[in-house]
Amino acid sequence: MAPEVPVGVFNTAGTGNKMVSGGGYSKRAYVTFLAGDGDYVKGVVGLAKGLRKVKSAYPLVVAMLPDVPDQHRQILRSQGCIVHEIQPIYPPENQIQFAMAYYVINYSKLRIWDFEEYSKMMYLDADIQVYENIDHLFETPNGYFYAVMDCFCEKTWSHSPQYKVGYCQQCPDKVMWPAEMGSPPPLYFNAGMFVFEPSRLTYQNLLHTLQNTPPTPFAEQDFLNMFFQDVYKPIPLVYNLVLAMLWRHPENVELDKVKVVHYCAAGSKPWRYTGKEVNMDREDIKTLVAKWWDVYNDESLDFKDENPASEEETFSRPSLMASMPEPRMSYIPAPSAA
Ligand SMILES: O=c1ccn([C@@H]2O[C@H](COP(=O)(O)OP(=O)(O)O)[C@@H](O)[C@H]2O)c(=O)[nH]1
Ligand SMILES: OC[C@H]1O[C@H](O[C@@H]2[C@@H](O)[C@H](O)[C@@H](O)[C@H](O)[C@@H]2O)[C@H](O)[C@@H](O)[C@H]1O
Ligand SMILES: [Mn+2]
Repeated sequence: MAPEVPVGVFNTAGTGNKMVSGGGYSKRAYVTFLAGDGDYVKGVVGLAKGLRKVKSAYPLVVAMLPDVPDQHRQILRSQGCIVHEIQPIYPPENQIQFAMAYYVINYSKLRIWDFEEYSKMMYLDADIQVYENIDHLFETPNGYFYAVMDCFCEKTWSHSPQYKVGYCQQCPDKVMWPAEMGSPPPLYFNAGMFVFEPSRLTYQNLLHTLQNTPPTPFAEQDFLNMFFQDVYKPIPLVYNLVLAMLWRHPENVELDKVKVVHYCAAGSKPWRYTGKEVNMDREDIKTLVAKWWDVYNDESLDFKDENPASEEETFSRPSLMASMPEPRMSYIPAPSAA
């Protein structure tokens, strides 16, 4: 079992960018990833406003692919986001069937390890919302990769040996890992939220290793779990509630203690929620989706620029948001597998 994170870390308030020896500041930031011209931009706006609501001391950087339209960039800048252009990263040519076709573009997340102007960052998917201040996670000891353990019980895992034998790391004693299959799989994290240290050397190792690693169904999530296996430290589920935990492992969830919600279950993306998919008619899901919209629609949480841009550069938000085309399903066409 990976060594636990010192409990003290979870009880301290965020202290802002820290003075380091030599008088410099070690810069910290949250970072998310945005691809395509679809509606994930609403997720990023919601995340920016959520971090403001919990009074985070750190900015939100958006690692953005070239296919994000200018209008979306303007919206995110007007919400105080720091836009960081990145180029796509594709895995080696493959025949793999990703769990979701669009996962292939998620390898581009790996560019964030090249953001060396930051000493420590916290990655958050755009379908994540932060409901309580988690700045204290930046105080975790360096040299490790912090993330919340995932669950193997959803159909998206049906390709895996864990799913086939009914094993899940969330309840390792319920269905024991069969002895004849060797030791149980190493602890596995959900890659929608993690605390890491950008490093050019790690970045180069990641890209080099990626080109020699056959892709697997959970794309960059599988790859990151393999790459950081020896330094991965599980952190409590309150920091990334993968929604499926509500119906797969309710005994592990104390919803009123959850700080971060990850809207990753099928049909749970708040900005396209219909309530029609399996489990989406649950009262707790309806409450969490409404909670996301409360933050997204709260104009008091809009970014107020202390140094207001000159009149002609200032966009009135309603006109920008109102002019956004109706959201379309935003999938990045996967490169031909052939
Ligand atoms: O069309 C897309 C699909 C994904 N993403 C980004 O990639 C992340 C991972 O995808 P997603 O959250 O849908 O995966 P899940 O956690 O639901 O498996 C998203 O949160 C976004 O930050 C994006 O920007 N545009
Ligand atoms: O590209 C692979 C993605 O894999 C992960 O999502 C999965 C995973 O959590 C499964 O366990 C769930 O069953 C599934 O619903 C969910 O979509 C990350 O959230 C996402 O950021 C990204 O890395
Ligand atoms: Mn996600």
